[in-house]
Amino acid sequence: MSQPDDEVLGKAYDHRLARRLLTYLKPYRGRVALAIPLIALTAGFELLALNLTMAAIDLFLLPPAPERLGLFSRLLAAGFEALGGRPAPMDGVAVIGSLYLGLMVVVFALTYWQTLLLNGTGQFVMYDLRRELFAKFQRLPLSYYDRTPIGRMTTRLTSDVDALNELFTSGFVTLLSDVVVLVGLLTFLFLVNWKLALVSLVVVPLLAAITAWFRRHASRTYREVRTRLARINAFLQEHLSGMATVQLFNREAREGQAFEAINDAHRQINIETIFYYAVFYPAIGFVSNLGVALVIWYGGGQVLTGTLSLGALFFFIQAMQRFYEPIQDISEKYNILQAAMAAAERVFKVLDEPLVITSPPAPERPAVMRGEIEFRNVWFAYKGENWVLRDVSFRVAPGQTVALVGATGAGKTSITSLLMRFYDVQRGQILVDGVDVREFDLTELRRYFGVVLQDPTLFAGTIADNLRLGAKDISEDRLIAAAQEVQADAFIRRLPGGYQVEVKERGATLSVGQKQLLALARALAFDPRILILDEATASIDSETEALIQSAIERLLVGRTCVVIAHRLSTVRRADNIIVLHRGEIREMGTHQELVARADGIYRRLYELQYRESTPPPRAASAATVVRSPV
Ligand SMILES: Nc1ncnc2c1ncn2[C@@H]1O[C@H](COP(=O)(O)OP(=O)(O)OP(=O)(O)O)[C@@H](O)[C@H]1O
Repeated sequence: MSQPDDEVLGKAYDHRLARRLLTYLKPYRGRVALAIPLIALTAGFELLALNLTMAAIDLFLLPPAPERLGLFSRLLAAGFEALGGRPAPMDGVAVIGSLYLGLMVVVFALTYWQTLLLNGTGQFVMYDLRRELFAKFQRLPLSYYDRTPIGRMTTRLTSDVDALNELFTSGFVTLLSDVVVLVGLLTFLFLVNWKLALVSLVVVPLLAAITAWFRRHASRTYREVRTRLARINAFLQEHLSGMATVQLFNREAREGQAFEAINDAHRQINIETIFYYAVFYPAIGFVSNLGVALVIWYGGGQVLTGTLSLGALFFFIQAMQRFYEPIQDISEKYNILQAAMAAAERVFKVLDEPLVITSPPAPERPAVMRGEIEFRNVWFAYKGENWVLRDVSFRVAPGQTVALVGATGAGKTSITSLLMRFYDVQRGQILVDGVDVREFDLTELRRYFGVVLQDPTLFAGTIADNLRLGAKDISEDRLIAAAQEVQADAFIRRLPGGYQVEVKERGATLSVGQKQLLALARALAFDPRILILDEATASIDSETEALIQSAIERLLVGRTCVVIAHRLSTVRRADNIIVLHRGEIREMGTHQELVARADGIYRRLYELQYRESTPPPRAASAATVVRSPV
C-alpha cells in the first residue's frame, strides 16, 4: 500500500541527488555528449530560420535603407555578391524559401537523432535502475518486508523509475533547448534593435508573477493529486485482493461508499488543478500577445519613421511568440523536476537500505553436510526487547525429526525462520553442523533446507517450472521420480497438459492439498539435508490427506526434519517434541516421555484433543488442538 507520506515532494532541485543521478548517465556519456550539441544545434538552426524570414523581407520584398539592414541580412547579401550578385526578388525569395526548407530538413534530422539518443539513454538508465533495485530487493532481509508494504516497493520499481526517465528525457531536453533558445533570442533581439528589445521585455515581470503564482498552486495540487491517487491505489489493492471477504460479509455497499469518498476527493483536486491550468495558459498567451502588441505599436512606429526595417519588425513579432514558449515550458517542467527529485530520494533510500543479513567475508563451511541443528540459549525479538523466543536451547541430531508444538504465537515459525537466517538472533547461537549460521555463506546455508509451507508459493510458469524453480541440474526424470515418490504424479497427469500446464494466478486453480503435494515434490526434487515442514491446518479431503501423510513419511527418511506439527501421527513419530509456550521451551521429550508426565502441558493437550482425533487425525481438528492455548 502506498502511503501518503510516500508522495511528499521536496525541492525541485537537490544538488546531492542530481549528482548521484548523473552517475547513472556515466555509462552512456558518449550518447549524452553527442546529444547535447545536437540539441544546441537544433535550437540554433531554429533561430537561423527566423533570421531567414527577416532577410527575405529586407533583401527582396521591402528593402530598407542599406544602413538599416540587420547583421544577418548583410552577411547574406555579401554571400550573394560573392556568388555573382544579388538575384532578382522573385529568384531571391525562391532561394531563401529553399534555404528555409533545407534548414527545416536538417532540424528534422537533428531532432530525430537527438530523440533516439536521449530517449534511448533514458531507457538504458531505467533498465539499470530497475535491475539494481530488484537486486537490492532480493537481498534485503525479511525484516524489511515486514515493515514495507508490497505496493510501496512496486511503486519504487515502476512509477518512481518512470519519473526519473521523464527527467532524463523530456525534462532535460526541453530545459536545455529552452535555455539555448532564450539566450539566443535575447542576443539576437538586442543585436537587431536594443530599444525595441527593451520594450518587448516590459511584460517579463508580469509573466514572472503569473508563472510564480501558477507554480505555487500547481505544485501544491500536483502533490495532492498524487497523494489522493495513492489512496485510491492502496484502497483498490486492499479490496480487490480481499474481495472474497468483502462479498462474504456483505460489505459491498459500505466499501462502495468508502471508495466513492476517496474517488471524489481525487476528482475534486483534479478539477482544482484544471482551474490553475485553465487560468495559466490563456494568461501567458494574453501577456505574450500584450508584448506583441507593444512591439507592433513601438516597432511599427520605428518602421514608419524609417529607423527599423519591416523584416526586423517581423523578426521581433515571431521572436516574441517563440520567446514565451520556454517560459511556459519551464513552469510545466518544474513539476517533472520536483517529482523526479522526490522519486530519486525514495529510490536511493531503498538502495542505501543496510543489508543486515549478509554472508561474512570469510565464510565457514562444515566438513560434511550432516544436517545437525543446535539452538544455544537463543533470545530473539522482531522488535526491540519484545522477546518472541527466550533462552531456547535444543539439539537435533542428523536424520532426526523434531516436532514443534505450541499455541498460536508461541514462536514455532520464528524458530524455523531463524534457522534459515531470515532474521538474526539477538543473543545466543544457532549452529548447523557445528557452524554458527552467521558464519555460513548464505547461499550455502540455504541450500541445506527444503521448506514445505501451509500455503506454498507458486510462480507463473508450468508445473514443471514450479517444481524445478530454475534449478537446471534437476533433470526431467528426477522431477517425475520426485512427484511419483510423493504421489503427486497421478494428479499432475490428470491435469490437461500434465507437467506442462501453466499455473495461473499463483495456483488459484489448484486445491490446497494439491499445492501441498507440489511443494512436497519440489522439496524432494531438491533433496535437502534439512526439511522444514509446516503441516497444513486447512481441511483437506481424506484421500489427499492420506497421500500427503505418506508423502511426508517418505520425505522424512534420511533427513533432519523440523515440523511445525498439527497431526498426532507426526508428533508420535517425532524423535523429540518441543513444547513451546510464549517463546519458552516448557517441555521436551518423546511422545511416550511427555504423556508420562502427570501434569505436563503436552499430556493435557494430548488428553484433551489428540486422543479424540485418532486415527486417522483430521487436519482441521488437529489444528484446533495445537492452536488452542496450552
Ligand atoms: N514478522 C514479524 N514481525 C513482528 N512480529 C512477528 C513477526 N512474525 C511473528 N511475530 C510475532 O512473534 C510471535 C511468534 O510468532 P510465530 O509466528 O513464531 O508463532 P507460531 O508459534 O508460529 O504461531 P502460529 O502457529 O500461529 O503460526 C507472535 O507474537 C507474533 O505476533
